[in-house]
Amino acid sequence: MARYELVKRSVALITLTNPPVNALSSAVRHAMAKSMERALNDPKVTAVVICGENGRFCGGADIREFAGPLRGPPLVPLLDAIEAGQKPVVAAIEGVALGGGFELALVCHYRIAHFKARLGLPEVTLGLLPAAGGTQRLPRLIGIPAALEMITTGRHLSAQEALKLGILDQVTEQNTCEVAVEFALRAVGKPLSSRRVSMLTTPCTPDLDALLEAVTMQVKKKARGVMAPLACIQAVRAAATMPYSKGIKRESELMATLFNSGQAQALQYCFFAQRTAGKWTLPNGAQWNNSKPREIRSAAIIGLGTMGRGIVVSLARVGISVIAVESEKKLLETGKQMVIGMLERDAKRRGVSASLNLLKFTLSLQDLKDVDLVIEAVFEDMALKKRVFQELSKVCRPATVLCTNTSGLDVDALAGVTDRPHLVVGMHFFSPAHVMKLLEVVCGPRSSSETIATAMSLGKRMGKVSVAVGNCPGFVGNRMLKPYLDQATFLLEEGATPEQVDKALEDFGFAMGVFRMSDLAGLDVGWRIRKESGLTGPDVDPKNPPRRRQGRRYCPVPDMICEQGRFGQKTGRGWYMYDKPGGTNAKPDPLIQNLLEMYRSRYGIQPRNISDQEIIERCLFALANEGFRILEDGIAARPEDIDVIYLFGYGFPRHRGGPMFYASMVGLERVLQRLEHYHQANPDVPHLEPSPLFKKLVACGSPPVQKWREHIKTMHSHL
Ligand SMILES: CC(C)(COP(=O)(O)OP(=O)(O)OC[C@H]1O[C@@H](n2cnc3c(N)ncnc32)[C@H](O)[C@@H]1OP(=O)(O)O)[C@@H](O)C(=O)NCCC(=O)NCCSC(=O)C[C@@H](O)CCCCCCCCCCCCC(=O)O
Repeated sequence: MARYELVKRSVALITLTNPPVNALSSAVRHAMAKSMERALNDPKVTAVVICGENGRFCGGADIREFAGPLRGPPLVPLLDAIEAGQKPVVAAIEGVALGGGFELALVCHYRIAHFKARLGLPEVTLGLLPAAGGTQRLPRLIGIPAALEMITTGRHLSAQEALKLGILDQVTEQNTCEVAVEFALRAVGKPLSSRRVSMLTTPCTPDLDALLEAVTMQVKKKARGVMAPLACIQAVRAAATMPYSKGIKRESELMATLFNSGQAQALQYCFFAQRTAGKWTLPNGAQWNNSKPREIRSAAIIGLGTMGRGIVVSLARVGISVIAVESEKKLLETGKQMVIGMLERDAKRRGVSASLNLLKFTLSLQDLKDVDLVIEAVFEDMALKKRVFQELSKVCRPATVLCTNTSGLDVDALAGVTDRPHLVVGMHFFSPAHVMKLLEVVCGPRSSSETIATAMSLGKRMGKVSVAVGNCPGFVGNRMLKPYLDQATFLLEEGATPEQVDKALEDFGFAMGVFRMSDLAGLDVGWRIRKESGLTGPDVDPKNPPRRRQGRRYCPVPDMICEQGRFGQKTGRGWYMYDKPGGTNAKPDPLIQNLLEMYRSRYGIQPRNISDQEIIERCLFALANEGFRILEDGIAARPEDIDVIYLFGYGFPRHRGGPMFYASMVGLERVLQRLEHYHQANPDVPHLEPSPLFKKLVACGSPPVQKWREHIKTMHSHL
């Protein structure tokens, strides 16, 4: 867990050995304490260098240990002892120094880093604060404003930035350990008191209160209801106003309030869920670590609408040659100008040059004959998509992987019209595709493991969080959206307003309530899908009761809104009104209020007061219930996958962990009771009927979300 060597006859080299990130587990802390004691007590040793194995200094405390009782030597006294020691200690930082790893570096008397190293205090992203002295030492070293920014955002710094801020003493392109050993030898005999960061006086910040107030407002706005950034601010205030001995106590008190909080549990769950989600498995045993992806050097995108453009940008900025295809010259030219503009802005922001030379624009599918992979992003129309796939079968070489960006159509039906169904897979991007991190990789029953591995690995290369899902209408994300949207519109029928529903969801933590989100996405898309599926429009039998379709409760209000040409932000009117078409400032619209009042009176609905609790329960419990059905159907392999999809694709608040984790935090039994209650009141809403898996989990004593998979195993899997 820590290797001890004597190098250059007098330098103790202590290497943390806890792969993959040398986290400070109990065993590592124990080994470090022993190694430091040995070094400080050995008269031959004049200096110490601390480094990490495999080119990684340290990824911080072992987060997995936070789930159980804390054991082993506590970190703070261990770090204080390193700083107080009488021999110079140098941190040799390669790879990462994060969280407790960065705090370890801060107690060393000198810090040398490799030029590619990254440093930071990401505890806030885990619902915590840096509690091994980080909130007290960093402000003393670099001042309150810079420390506040680092601690409240959790941002990683490059070695160059850390050098400029005064965190590092040297950045090197050579072997960091060797440079650190030489540095340590030169430091022998020099006074150490000014190198002990805890002994420094925090640089004075003019108008400290105003600064802290401004940052508080900023974090409250950015992360509504999230506790950790506010606790971080209080801890940093202590560094400005208290001696280290008192400040460290304040840090520890604040950490104690966060440590066992539901938010910390949710955020730590998200950290692991995100990593678990990439680990896909098929029923035939093929999985992420035994399936080799194809190398993708060139790709083609068909369709230069909003999605297509975003996908082109995502591919080109990671160095993949892209051929973009449109059906008409005018559309091609518009798409081309948009893509170039997007790439140029993106490159400017990242301080690199735009990779325009990788792009080719064409009207001819014939130009795709040699590409490694094609992503179809044409209009959401099955007949059109089938024609494209038939054409691609003829044009592309037999090994080309064919992907569809459909947001819910049958991927296998598309595979079926090609000469290579095993090479067909869904790559469902989220709009705007160059910004949104989520990618659903839709595995058809005939998609080969190599094809799935290729799509997953391409997603990762583009910086996406890729989740493998099964093939069913709407896949995971959009399938779950339906019950969520249905509940929201039923609540309008019963007496709520769009702004009331949105406010309840935004207070819960969503960046945007469901109606504002629908306005942003465009209301016409759902309207067209409802028309195609016979739920509205001329095909509906006039004798059909207006508020029932296909034997279920149906709310026609969204159709009525669309019939008035209100398609959301793009038309300047939707559930809200906007200053102009394309405007983003949503204001409640009295016309919608009137429409709802008239609608209720036409159907004899007595409006009632609806509580925020009911809004949250009906929308989110219905969402989770569909998630259970998705698990039952084998469309998602585990609850973590569903949560990751909702976190990255639908703005579910991260500090709530995702819909499935949230249900488990509320308590499955309680959620079940509430669903049964709402289902009793709405027997014609099947989405409110608790799913069999849900009931089974409650019957098994409501195991934690990480254990649900054990109860799903026996069920039919598409993954
Ligand atoms: C490091 C990374 C940037 C690497 O990224 P990369 O993409 O290369 O790799 P992966 O992310 O896929 O990770 C590989 C693998 O490693 C696992 N892992 C990564 N980091 C950790 C970790 N810190 N702990 C455990 N496991 C980790 C990851 O899960 C992968 O595993 P897999 O099985 O999937 O292969 C990147 O990984 C990264 O960003 N890591 C997290 C970095 C981080 O956030 N660090 C901060 C950790 S928190 C911390 O350090 C706290 C400190 O301030 C110390 C505080 C002292 C504690 C005091 C406790 C006081 C409690 C008081 C309360 C008392 C109340 C009571 O009485 O109850």
